[in-house]
Amino acid sequence: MRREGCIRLFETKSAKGRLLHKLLVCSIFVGICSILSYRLIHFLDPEEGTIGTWGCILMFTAELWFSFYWFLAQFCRWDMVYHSTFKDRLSLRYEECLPGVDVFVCTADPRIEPPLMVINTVLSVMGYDYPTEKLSIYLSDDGVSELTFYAMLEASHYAKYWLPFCKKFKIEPRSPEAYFKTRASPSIEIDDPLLSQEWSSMKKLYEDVKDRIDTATKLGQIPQKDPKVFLDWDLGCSQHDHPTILKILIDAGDRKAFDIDGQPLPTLVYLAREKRPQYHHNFKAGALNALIRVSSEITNGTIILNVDCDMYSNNAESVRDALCFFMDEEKGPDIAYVQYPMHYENLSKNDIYGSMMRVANKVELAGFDANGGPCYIGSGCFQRRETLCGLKYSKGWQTRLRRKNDKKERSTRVLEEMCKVLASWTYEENTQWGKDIGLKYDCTSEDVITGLSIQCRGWKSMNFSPERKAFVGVAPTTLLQSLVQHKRWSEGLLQIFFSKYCPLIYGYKKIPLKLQFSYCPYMLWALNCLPTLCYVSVPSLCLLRGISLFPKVSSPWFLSFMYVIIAENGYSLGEFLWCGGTSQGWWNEQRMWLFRRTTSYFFALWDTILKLIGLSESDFIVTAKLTDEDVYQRYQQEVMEFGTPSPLFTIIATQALLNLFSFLWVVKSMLITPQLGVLEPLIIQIIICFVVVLVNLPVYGALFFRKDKGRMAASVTYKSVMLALLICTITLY
Ligand SMILES: O=c1ccn([C@@H]2O[C@H](COP(=O)(O)OP(=O)(O)O[C@H]3O[C@H](CO)[C@@H](O)[C@H](O)[C@H]3O)[C@@H](O)[C@H]2O)c(=O)[nH]1
Ligand SMILES: [Mn+2]
Repeated sequence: MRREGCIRLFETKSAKGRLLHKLLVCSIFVGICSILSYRLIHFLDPEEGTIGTWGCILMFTAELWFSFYWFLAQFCRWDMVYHSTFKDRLSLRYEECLPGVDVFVCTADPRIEPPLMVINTVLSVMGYDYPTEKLSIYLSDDGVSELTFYAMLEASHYAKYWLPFCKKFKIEPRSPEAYFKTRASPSIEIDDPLLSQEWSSMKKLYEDVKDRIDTATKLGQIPQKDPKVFLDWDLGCSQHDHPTILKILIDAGDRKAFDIDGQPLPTLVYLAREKRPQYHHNFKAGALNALIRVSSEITNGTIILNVDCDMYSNNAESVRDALCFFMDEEKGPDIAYVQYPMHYENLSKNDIYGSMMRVANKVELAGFDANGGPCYIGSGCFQRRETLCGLKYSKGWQTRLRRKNDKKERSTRVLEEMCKVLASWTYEENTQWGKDIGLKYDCTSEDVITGLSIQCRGWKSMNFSPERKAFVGVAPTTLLQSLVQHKRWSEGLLQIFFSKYCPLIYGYKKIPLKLQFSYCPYMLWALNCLPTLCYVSVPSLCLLRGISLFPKVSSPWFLSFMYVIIAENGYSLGEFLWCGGTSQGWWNEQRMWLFRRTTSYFFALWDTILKLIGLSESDFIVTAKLTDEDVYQRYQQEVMEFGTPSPLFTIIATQALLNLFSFLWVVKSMLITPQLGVLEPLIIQIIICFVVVLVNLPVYGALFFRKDKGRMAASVTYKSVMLALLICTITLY
């Protein structure tokens, strides 16, 4: 027993080949310093007149910012660590006293988050390879939808068949939709006739469930509904005005809660917290806090897992993996949460909207981990209940993970009534909920700010990326959705930076300096908008007037610019390929960074300023998870979707046209007077302009050539052409 005590439940390895990385980083650093010194020396070069001087000042400011930002971005990739777990040791040592795990799934609107998708997520987590009497699933429905509730009822029946099937044949993934999609026919498993037999009946049962939910959705009404069960809805409730609805669909204490094999089922609870129009409901953070309280009465699991309704569990072992961290004798007591990276199932071949954030997942989270622990990114995160509720770290704190089930005998209905007050809107008044307890309010990036404050209370966190992806979700399928999502993220993050939770102030002396810095590039995403707008407009506009902003080819300074441009992009491409991406995928991501920086971040910055001076309020625009057939087809063919008129697209189109016009202007002047000497000092600008044009190729297609519905809206085309022409004319004359 004593020997066992010292064998670790997980191990940590540092990434290899970091020396090369560090050398490259140092060389780029030298290049950047040399660029900045060039600017300082040539700051007030009289050669180019006032416009040139202003151009140079703008370029210099942008370069200063990019250099600073580049420096910050090195912190989360300087060192990287990866972990592996030993689940067999966990079972050997602790199988009898595993802790209770409460899984929280959130949904907000049945029209954008279809009930069928929600119950697939629910079924996938019900299917965890974990003692069912210790596993409980809670769904928070901010949409108070009768349909979602009806789907949950269906799920609770279907689970009786589905869970034994999953466990008998050890199938993956355990979301029925995803499983039947990947296993289109059972014939692959010729060696197991039993599976083929049960596969068909399972599929049939699932198709029936699907049909019933589909019909109910279409008709907008529940078939054969039991008025007693749906009483709360029939009494009348609207999304923003209704009392708490709490339904324990499966109560593990109940004698009827068994699957067809006679095994107990996990507890399943549906909650729609109370909402009143006069009260701010704090979006997802509010929903999770209500769940924390309600679950503490019902099952009080020591570990909480939070997943979005669009992220199903793809790996039935995730709970056990996470417990290897929490229950490790040596390091376990320090760990507050275990974050899994997010993956997506609906990505196009080369991830046209750069949704996957490959590098963030594989490099930056691992870098955070090496610096003290990853940030909390919302979905796919296992937390200790106590730390989520504000517990401060203290050495020698004894983990209360191992405990026997101490459920009291209570009737389900009594329990429901008792817990309702916990989800009422008055409950939080004059309490620390949303401040020191639970998830933090007043920020649309509730996840990052909550994780940061947990770390600042002294806790560590872990990033774990198992071979088999743990969670798989749905990424936005149109450009606009993706840009709006990034606006929400970057705005929330910038807000944190400008609040008292700024990692550099709030984290001072509480978390390592390198961790404070690791947070910064994310929180400062939005500020990249101005320098980027500068870089995609000033050089090309100056081209029109023949004003040079960069050194000539023959100047030695030219080399520093070229070196930094080539090395930095080469490095970024290498990193992307190393993370398993394609070169086309990298190129797409560069385009998306350009679009995000010039639009999402720009509006995020603007709204943050309005909020800081009190002129605007936070809003959480839920990302749509449904797509029209033809839009989806274009997405899969990697044709960018513009379609709707939006100011975001006007900005994108205008900058694309500006660069195109400037480039054509240069080509024209070259054809008329082919004097290479005149062009020499303009080479870098021409390169920048040309690259921007290349990046924007899909935009020109959408503006002028495409005929499908996803092309640029006429009003946007009109506005952007006029704007670009106007700017060019003003510059020229
Ligand atoms: O009032 C609300 C709004 C949202 N949600 C839920 O929050 C989750 C995330 O919303 P979604 O629109 O899918 O946002 P994403 O941008 O995909 O989510 C990422 O970013 C969010 C913060 O911006 C995090 O909370 C998420 O965990 C993270 O996956 C979904 O399950 C929603 O149902 C609620 O429960 N109530
Ligand atoms: Mn989502």
